[in-house]
Amino acid sequence: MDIRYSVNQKHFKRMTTEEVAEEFKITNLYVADTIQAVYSHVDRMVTFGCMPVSETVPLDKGIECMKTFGTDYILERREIGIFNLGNTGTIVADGVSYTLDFQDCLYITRGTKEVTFQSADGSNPAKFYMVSAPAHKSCKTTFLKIADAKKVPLGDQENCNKRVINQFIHPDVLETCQLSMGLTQLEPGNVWNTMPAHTHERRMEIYTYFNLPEDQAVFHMMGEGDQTRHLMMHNGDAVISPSWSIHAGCGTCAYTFIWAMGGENQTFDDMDVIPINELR
Ligand SMILES: O=C[C@H](O)[C@@H](O)CC(=O)C(=O)O
Ligand SMILES: [Zn+2]
Repeated sequence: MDIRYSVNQKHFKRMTTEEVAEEFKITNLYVADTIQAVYSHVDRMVTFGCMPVSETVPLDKGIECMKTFGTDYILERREIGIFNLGNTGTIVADGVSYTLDFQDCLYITRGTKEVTFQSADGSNPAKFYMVSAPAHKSCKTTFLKIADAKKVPLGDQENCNKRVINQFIHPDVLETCQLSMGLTQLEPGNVWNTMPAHTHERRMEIYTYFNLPEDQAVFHMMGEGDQTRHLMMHNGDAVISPSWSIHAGCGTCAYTFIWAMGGENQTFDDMDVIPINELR
């Protein structure tokens, strides 16, 4: 398991590009018939990727569950949110089968023993992107299409940030323990997300960028508002944002990203917005 012990904002000021990437960036999540996983000690959030090609892949494939989580199965004390960022695939959760098309979402409750992934067509595989958080009780496993998400349109063309925040795993849509997740779609010709930038001291956040052509990139801004740095993100990369860090991006073209949050509360608007003229 790739384990990330969290550096703090004081260390962050002196880190090189490579060190920032090693600490916060997550790459190569989709390797045929494997489970890729990164365990972050920031709020104990775990990011997983699975691209089933010729096998039915279980969530715990290659993971020493007792050693990593101290439990008999991964979701014994955890909940998980899953988005399909590839072609059609199936998830079976304790015997119940869910077919996910591109950008569909499945929330799976704590207490689910067996979770497996399969592609409808191995030559055009599904790509399951997942974030898991510790959970204290069971909620309802729920399948969500983009039409079920709460829509929050934001930004405008003049500021190159016209976009729609689709809140899938959010208290207004379904109950979870601490996880919230959604998908933000930029309109063509728009490149900025989350500007003015914000932090939320009470939650951490993980982004993954996709719908990004191979020859394009997103400059992902992080750090305290008066100590910003950037990481270069390519299609399918993810990035961990501790509570002290801004998380905003500017693409060389439009893109989509999935955000996931965990921590003290689920109050989406509990943000400390940093005025653009105060960024350094
Ligand atoms: O705390 C909220 C998260 O940073 C994202 O939902 C922000 C976002 O999708 C956007 O502004 O485009
Ligand atoms: Zn945020």
